[in-house]
Amino acid sequence: MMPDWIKHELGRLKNTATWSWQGWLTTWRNEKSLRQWGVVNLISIILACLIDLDGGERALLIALGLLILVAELFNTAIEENVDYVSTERDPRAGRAKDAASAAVAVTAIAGGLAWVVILIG
Ligand SMILES: Nc1ncnc2c1ncn2[C@@H]1O[C@H](COP(=O)(O)OP(=O)(O)OP(=O)(O)O)[C@@H](O)[C@H]1O
Repeated sequence: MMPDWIKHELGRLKNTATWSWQGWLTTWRNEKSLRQWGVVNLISIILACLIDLDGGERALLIALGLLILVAELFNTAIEENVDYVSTERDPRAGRAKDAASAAVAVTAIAGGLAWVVILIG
């Protein structure tokens, strides 16, 4: 017989997994930029597997690619929140959205730089 606390924790884990999957699916359907970065990731993962790289290089390229998707998810979360709080124009709302957008750009630059350094070096 499974203890109650384990049942409780498993239930929480199942909810968290369900909500995360829901968040991924909704963002994928609504955000073109997430789909575009998804395609870039697919190409990057295929190339990283085909080109002769060592395990560490492959892991770095794949992890940085996935981090762009993470940044894109946070970017969407922030945009949705700003628009939920108010649709009025306010410099703080603009700065929040721009900072979130910059996070995606910086992560993408990190991934691009890693590819350049690994291919050149
Ligand atoms: N509430 C706001 N107040 C001030 N500036 C904003 C606000 N919302 C968005 N901006 C500015 O506009 C940029 C684009 O934001 P966003 O992609 O949400 O588009 P939008 O201007 O809200 O219009 P739409 O949603 O129709 O594309 C932001 O990066 C920010 O600089």
